[in-house]
Amino acid sequence: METTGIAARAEGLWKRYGSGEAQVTALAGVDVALRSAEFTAVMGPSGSGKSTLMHCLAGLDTVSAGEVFIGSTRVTGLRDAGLTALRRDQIGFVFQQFNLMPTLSAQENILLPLTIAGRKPDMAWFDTIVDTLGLRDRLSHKPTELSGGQQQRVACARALAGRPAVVFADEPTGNLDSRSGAEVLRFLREAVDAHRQTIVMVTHDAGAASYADRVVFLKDGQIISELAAPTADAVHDQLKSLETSGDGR
Ligand SMILES: Nc1ncnc2c1ncn2[C@@H]1O[C@H](COP(=O)(O)OP(=O)(O)OP(=O)(O)O)[C@@H](O)[C@H]1O
Repeated sequence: METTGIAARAEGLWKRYGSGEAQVTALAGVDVALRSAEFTAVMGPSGSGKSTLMHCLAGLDTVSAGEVFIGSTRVTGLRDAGLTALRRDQIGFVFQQFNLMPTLSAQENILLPLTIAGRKPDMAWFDTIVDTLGLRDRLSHKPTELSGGQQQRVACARALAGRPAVVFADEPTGNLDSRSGAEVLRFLREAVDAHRQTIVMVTHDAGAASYADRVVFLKDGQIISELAAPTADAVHDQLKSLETSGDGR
């Protein structure tokens, strides 16, 4: 496979949970390559394997078979210390529930991963992110003093502060009203367009997916289609056809 310009990839990825009669196949042979400086959305019905795929790509979960690479690093060959370093240095996360530290200010939350890693923050980049996200006058606030939208913008800033190879966002707009959600999505889009970040986002929302360059659709643990330059209507139609089609196997 041509790997230049690929930020993350999975080859023949299988993930099974449990054993015997209780075994669940969450991923059934996924091949996917996520290009650098692209915004990819992952969609599919509930239980289709979206979160599992993201967790395996990010080195948060072990795989049953197959390989995962972040850049040229073979994630599936790493032991605990290597995985910790990979997650710390090369990956950013944005979660549905924000997951900010309640006792820390917005600025401290944004810089926390770098502080923990003992890395010196690039303050010019920090300023760029903070200004793009409109957080300048909120930096000394604690999470409880911020709206949900502001908290998620802090979480986005935290994910990007170390300029990771890939940012994984799991339903980042799931807890936000549509206006705050749109602000977060516009920022993710800008991080890709203006700063060449690579973003992978799991979402159920066709409107959110339309901000991406590409949408991959999962069903029953397999990628069954994809859309480039998606519109919300095209994503919606594709989802409808996934839900009404048989399981295809
Ligand atoms: N830790 C686990 N133990 C056992 N089964 C699991 C575990 N995590 C996920 N699964 C199963 O794997 C399958 C895929 O789950 P996954 O959470 O990846 O789906 P999803 O597409 O993200 O779903 P949703 O949209 O509902 O969040 C499901 O059948 C789920 O029940």
